[in-house]
Order: sequence, then C-alpha cells, then structure tokens
Amino acid sequence: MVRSANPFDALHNAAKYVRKFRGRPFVVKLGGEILEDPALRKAVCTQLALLWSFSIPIVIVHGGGAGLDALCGELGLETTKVAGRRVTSAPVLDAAKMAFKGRIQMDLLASLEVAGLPAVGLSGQDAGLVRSHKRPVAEVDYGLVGDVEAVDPAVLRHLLDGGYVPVVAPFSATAEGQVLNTNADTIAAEIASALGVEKLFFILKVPGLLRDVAEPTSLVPLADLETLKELEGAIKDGMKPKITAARRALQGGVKSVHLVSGSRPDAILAEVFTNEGSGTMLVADRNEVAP
Ligand SMILES: Nc1ncnc2c1ncn2[C@@H]1O[C@H](COP(=O)(O)OP(=O)(O)O)[C@@H](O)[C@H]1O
Ligand SMILES: CC(=O)N[C@@H](CCC(=O)OP(=O)(O)O)C(=O)O
Repeated sequence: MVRSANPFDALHNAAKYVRKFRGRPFVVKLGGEILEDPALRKAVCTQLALLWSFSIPIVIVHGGGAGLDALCGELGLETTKVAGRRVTSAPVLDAAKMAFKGRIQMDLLASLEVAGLPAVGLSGQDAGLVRSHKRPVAEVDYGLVGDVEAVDPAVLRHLLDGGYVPVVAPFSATAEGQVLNTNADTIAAEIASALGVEKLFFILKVPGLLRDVAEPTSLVPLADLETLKELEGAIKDGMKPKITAARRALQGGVKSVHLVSGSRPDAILAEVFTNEGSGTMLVADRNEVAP
C-alpha cells in the first residue's frame, strides 16, 4: 500500500472514495483458504467492519472448499474436482451442508460479530434467493451441483434495509426443493448482478490474478475482457470458475470485479481507498476506466 507522508492527505483521499461508495452495497466473496485461517479471517473481518462503519453496505458470500476437502478426508469420502468444481455425490452434499452452513459459516459469523458487524447467516436456499437446476451430464457428471437459473435478492434487500450484513453459504435449490452444491464464486457473481452493485470483490490467499501462479510478483493490476482472453492459458484450478464468474458479473452490469489478497492486513482497504489499489481490477473495457 502506498502511504502518504501526511496522514491528512491520506484521509482526504479516502474521503473521496467514502463519498462515492456510501450507501451503495459491495458484494464480497470470501474464499475457503482464508476462512480456514483464524488470524486471516479476523484481519479480513476487521477491514470489512471499517468499510461498513463508513456506511458501505456489504453482502458476503462465502466458500469453504478447503474445509469441505478436510471433512471429506475425515469421513473417508473421495474428493474429485473438475475445472475447479466439485463432483458432488449424495454423501458429499451432506458433508457440504455440515461444513458450509455449519462449522464454516458459524465461525465466520463469530468473527464478523467480534469485528462489530451485525451478520446474519443464510444460504442460496433461503426465500428463493438462488434458484437452480442440476447441472446436465456432459463429459462430466457433477452430481448434485447446481447451475443458477435465477436470483431473487428480496431477502438480501430486507436485511440490508434493516442494517444487517447478509452472509450467504454456497447452496442453491431447485423449484422442487432439491438443495444443490453451487460454486461460491458463481453465486457471488449472480448476486452481484441481481443487486446491480458497482463492485464485486473476491478475497483470496494469492495477491490477485497472476501471469504465473508460481510467481507472486507477476500480479496483473488491471485487465478487461479482451486481456482475459490473452491470459486464458495462465488461469488454472480454482481461478477458472472465479474468472468465469467475473466475466458473468461484468457482462451483467457490475462495473468492476476485484481480486484481492486476504493474506495482507490492509489489502482490501488499499483496493477501495487508494488510487493504486492492491490486487487485480477487472473491467469490461479498460478504455472506459477513468484515469
Ligand atoms: N493465474 C492465476 N492467478 C492466481 N491464482 C491462480 C491462477 N491460476 C490458478 N490459481 C490458483 O487459484 C487459487 C484460487 O482459487 P481457489 O482455490 O478456488 O480460491 P478460493 O477458495 O479462495 O476461492 C489460487 O490460490 C491459486 O492457487
Ligand atoms: C460445485 C462446487 O465446486 N462447489 C464448491 C462450493 C464451495 C466453494 O466454492 O468454496 P471456495 O470458494 O472456497 O472454493 C465446493 O464444493 O467446493
């Protein structure tokens, strides 16, 4: 983070962004690796609490892939992921319910509460928030995995209007009531588009989108839909659904998608309140970004 020699300059600069974003919700997706580390989780929640104290409403979508991998290991269930998405049998879906809506969400709610945020836990199943159908079998049978059909953000709007911070676990449900495991990046992007937010954040363990995943200094600070095509070869594993989701959000009207490190104590604040940012900003067309 570039720091100003004069703290009042920094304050003036931050105030510019506070005026811009006040009252306009951000959607923030927290990845499973961050959630599994209590110190990182605490640092992220502290930064989100600061945004909220500046009257920026927040909707959180959480993952939990790493935690579910560990639980499946303990239960003797095999973990299979294809292109960053989990093949989900009935026993794996049961484990996902225990992990995502149970331990992982409750630990996150506790950290948010301690940071001063009035967080309320729900999932895409609640009040028709994320409606889906079972992903059709093609080269891969993903099992009990949902493809999103529609989002009804009414329940989120009620919570935001009441001053709460909704925290959404990565499930969706069919019209017949079948709960389906659904990638958290996908859910975050669909919710961001449905709410018409300006910014969607993905909080990760890595610094952002990297040209070379083995080289943390190869950060891509800004990319648009064209640049993403050129970077296709570098986008692997869990980054694949994230970039697909980011594209979807940008095409759905979200102005910018930010990939930000949750491993650095002030990376989220730097991304929101400084001109330089800290991670990767994705936009539809870089020629339309204000200098
Ligand atoms: N080009 C890339 N830049 C950054 N990370 C990448 C890239 N390609 C693959 N990855 C991997 O994707 C991971 C992020 O996806 P994922 O594990 O699903 O994160 P999360 O659970 O936080 O959402 C990174 O930790 C990194 O290992
Ligand atoms: C279908 C599918 O892949 N669902 C994901 C949902 C959790 C998730 O997305 O967690 P992260 O954001 O931590 O990766 C899974 O089971 O891992």
